[in-house]
Amino acid sequence: MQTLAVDHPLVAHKLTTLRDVRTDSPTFRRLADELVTLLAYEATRDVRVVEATVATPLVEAGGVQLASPKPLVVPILRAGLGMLDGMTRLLPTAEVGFLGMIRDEGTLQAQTYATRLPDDLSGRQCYVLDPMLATGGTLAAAIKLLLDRGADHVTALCLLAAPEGLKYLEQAFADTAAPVRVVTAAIDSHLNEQGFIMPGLGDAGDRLYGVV
Ligand SMILES: O=P(O)(O)OC[C@H]1O[C@H](OP(=O)(O)OP(=O)(O)O)[C@H](O)[C@@H]1O
Ligand SMILES: O=c1cc[nH]c(=O)[nH]1
Ligand SMILES: [Mg+2]
Repeated sequence: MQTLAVDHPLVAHKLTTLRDVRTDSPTFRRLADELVTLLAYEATRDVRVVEATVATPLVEAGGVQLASPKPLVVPILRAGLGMLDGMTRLLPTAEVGFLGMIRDEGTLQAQTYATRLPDDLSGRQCYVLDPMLATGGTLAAAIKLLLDRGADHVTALCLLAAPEGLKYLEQAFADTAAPVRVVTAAIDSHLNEQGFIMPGLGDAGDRLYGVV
């Protein structure tokens, strides 16, 4: 598995305000949206394209266009929905599928409560959106589901990742033929006893959707 922590002063600046407990929900949503667009630029660096030609007003020009089948973007409800607009701003022609998953805050086990994805993902590049990679249980289950349906390339975009979660994913996908990548705005210090990312930003879903 490949991990990329995007090293950019604008990412660091926006992330600092996102972490701030005084940042209200509307500002949190806007910053999350802006951060995802910056991460998406890096995350889509290997999106497949094919050669194409267009007629300019003067002459024919060579270029590229997105290859077929088109990429699939999968936000993990609820918090991942806050990343969807930022991602589709860069990939407006992508198909969007949905996964609803919730982590039991006692056992820290992830449960899937909604799945709306194409059955056959053969040859598809998939981009999973979830702001928080904590124990890694949620993302591992989501990535496994996509690989089981035939996805041949999965990139997860996260705002924050914990070292424990990255290690868990590395072990879970050590032997998969399909490349698995994580692109994050930062790798934090550790998980606390409740499984929260430290220093983190708190509960991303609650902060996005005003439950505070
Ligand atoms: O890496 P893990 O330990 O599995 O934890 C991370 C998950 O927890 C949060 O979602 P939550 O279950 O709170 O659901 P929500 O999106 O509805 O807030 C977060 O958005 C991830 O999906
Ligand atoms: O720190 C964390 C861990 C899981 N989910 C969150 O929203 N925040
Ligand atoms: Mg939550």
